[in-house]
Amino acid sequence: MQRRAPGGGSAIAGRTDDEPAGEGTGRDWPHLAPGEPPEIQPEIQPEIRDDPDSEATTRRIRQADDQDHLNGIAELKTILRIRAFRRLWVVLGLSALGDWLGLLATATFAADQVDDSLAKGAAFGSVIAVRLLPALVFGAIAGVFADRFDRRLTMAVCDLLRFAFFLTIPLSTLVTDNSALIVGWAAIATFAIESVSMMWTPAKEAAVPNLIPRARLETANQISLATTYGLTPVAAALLLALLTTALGRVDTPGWAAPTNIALYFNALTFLATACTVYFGIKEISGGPSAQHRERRPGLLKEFVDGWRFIGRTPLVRGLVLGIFGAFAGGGVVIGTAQFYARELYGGDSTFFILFAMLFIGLASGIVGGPRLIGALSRRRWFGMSIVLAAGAVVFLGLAWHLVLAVVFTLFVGVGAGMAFLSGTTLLGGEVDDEMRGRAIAVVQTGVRVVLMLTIALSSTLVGAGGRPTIDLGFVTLHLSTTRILLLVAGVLGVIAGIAALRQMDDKPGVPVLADLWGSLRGRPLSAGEPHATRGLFVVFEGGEGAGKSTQVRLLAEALRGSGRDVVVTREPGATEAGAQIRRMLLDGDALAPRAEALLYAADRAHHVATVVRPALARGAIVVSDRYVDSSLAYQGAGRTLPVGEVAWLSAWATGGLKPDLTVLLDLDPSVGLVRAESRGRGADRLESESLAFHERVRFAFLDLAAADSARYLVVDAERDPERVADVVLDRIRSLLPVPEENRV
Ligand SMILES: Nc1ncnc2c1ncn2[C@@H]1O[C@H](COP(=O)(O)OP(=O)(O)OP(=O)(O)O)[C@@H](O)[C@H]1O
Ligand SMILES: Cc1cn([C@H]2C[C@H](O)[C@@H](COP(=O)(O)O)O2)c(=O)[nH]c1=O
Repeated sequence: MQRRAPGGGSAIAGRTDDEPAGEGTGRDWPHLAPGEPPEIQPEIQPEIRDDPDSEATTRRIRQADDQDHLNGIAELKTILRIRAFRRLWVVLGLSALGDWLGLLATATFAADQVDDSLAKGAAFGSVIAVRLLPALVFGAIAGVFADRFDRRLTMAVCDLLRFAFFLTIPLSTLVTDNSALIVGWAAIATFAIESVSMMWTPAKEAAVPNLIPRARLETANQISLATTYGLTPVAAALLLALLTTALGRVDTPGWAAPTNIALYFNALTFLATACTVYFGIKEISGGPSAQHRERRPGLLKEFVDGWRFIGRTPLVRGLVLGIFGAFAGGGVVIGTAQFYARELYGGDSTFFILFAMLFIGLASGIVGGPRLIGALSRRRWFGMSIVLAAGAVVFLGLAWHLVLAVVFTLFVGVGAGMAFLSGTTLLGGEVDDEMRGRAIAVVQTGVRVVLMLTIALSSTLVGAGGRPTIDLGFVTLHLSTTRILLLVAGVLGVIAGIAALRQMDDKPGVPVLADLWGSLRGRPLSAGEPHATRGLFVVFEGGEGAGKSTQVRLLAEALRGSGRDVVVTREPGATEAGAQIRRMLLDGDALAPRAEALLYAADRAHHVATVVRPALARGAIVVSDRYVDSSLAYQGAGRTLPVGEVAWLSAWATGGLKPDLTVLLDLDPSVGLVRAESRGRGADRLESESLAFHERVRFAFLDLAAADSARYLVVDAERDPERVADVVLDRIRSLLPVPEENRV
């Protein structure tokens, strides 16, 4: 039952705070899950049916695959054709290259300044640790900058600052040869650079959705993530290796040492990005929040508002919860990986294999995820991905062989990659521009903190816990702290994933697994059309001359007699458009079965939208002479069209609206056709069908009633009309008044 969200502002684009995009109706059709499209069957023409083993079929499948592949590339081309995004992508590439190069070069640079191996390790490690610190200090306010100030200016200034700070690191060797001072300055500069990056990233992330159409956001994120975590780290490592090899061979002065050159180059990448952003991507300055900047509240208020928004918006709360849960799981996997490798009786190589699998999985999830799940709701995909990653962590805790561990690690990566992509896309696409920077900053900061804490905590716990044994007298149990931690982390992750799914679900009432299965096969279930109903929907069904019109009239009279608001209607032909369709169907030339099915569905769609739903919404009792079951029985069983397809067509036409009660007047068609004839109106196109046709129709009605007996009342229509009317009225009375839980 759809409930409208209370009024009040929300930053979710186009939605109110807790209003889902659509809800299951509770009146959906029994044959299909709500909105489920059926398998579309080809017309039965055996001679041209596919032989699954034939060469032609294989060729066609390959061609279809190639076509899909081309579509992926075409999608990339389409996005890169957008000038602003193309330029931003170049900026992102350069900036990420600078970041990775900076990380490697600064750490190597610091280690190069000292001699003994212990000091080298400490210098290397402290530079890395210093990179994580700014998240704690500046992370929380970084988003306010992205939302408050012109994003183009923020990005350009940040890049200029990064350029300057990076430059100072190698230049410091020209000023002093005191290695403690040089390493100290490298650490300070790194801290400053990271702090500045904390402002740059939310500004950039928040700007992307304003530069491209929403439908392309996911592909844009795929490109960004592949560039940041795939292309540029490899390019940075190669570049550094190249510089070290090339310059290592010649006698270079200290200022031109390979790491120094890498740092100069790195500084220049930021100068280039500053210029490109400021002069080349003016579009970043636009966007909705630009208009609101003048009347912004104070910095502190904006900061508090950001947190409030996250706390009270189910989507963002679910996203934050899920992303943190996923990263906590990832942190535990990383923190315990060395020990876990030993559990599997492996050494460093096992550790590296698992590490590589995690990243291969991550990349596969990001690159292949969207194609795999097709049109599945992105909110659902996000929650499911977390459950997949966390579930794989649980299995990792139970795996006893390296091969199993490799497979589960791959799944952890795939799940995490898909969660990362869907989470980023949802944040970009569904959070309003005004709040986007802050939401992104919270996630950016939170994941770093969660990652640091869980890595540190889990490695400490595993190190301290070792392999305790429990002596039960008759048996001694050897426990593993590593495995226990993995199991706990996995279970908590699954809980976080399910919680996220619940918080954000945009298809309540639609079964999650059936939806996933449908999506994997290219046919996701659509959410039922929301409808607010206080009334009662009663439908009479049955063959020709069963007495439907008579009973509709008697029921309406009885209900009106007790003061009820009753709307009597019928299919086909209750509306003006419906009357024209009825003439085409029953009085016109013969129609192809599919055309006939479509016309009945068209009449139904208009009827439901303009007559039935409005009446139900105002609380009336709607009594209809025929509805969807007639299509299933006549076009499905009678015309032998695939019933699933006909059901889907009707479910689509009605938006899933289902009667509260269907009264089936069951009658032998030979009796009913005589009764119908006795009315002296002449037989219409359907009535003129063979007895066998009408028998198929009768048994189809009975089958439908048997499949969902709670919603049907089957009455023997040979009984006299008043008796039939009493039975019907008794049942309707039991449904009145409309139970409280059906009210909106
Ligand atoms: N229980 C009954 N016993 C005998 N005759 C009946 C009974 N109910 C209705 N009739 C008569 O049968 C004829 C057909 O009834 P009615 O028009 O109500 O059927 P229907 O199901 O609406 O038919 P159709 O689907 O063809 O429109 C009418 O002449 C009606 O008076
Ligand atoms: C709704 C619906 C109806 N039909 C057929 C059944 C009857 O033969 C006519 C309607 O005539 P009636 O006198 O109003 O009962 O149409 C069908 O084939 N499919 C349908 O969906």
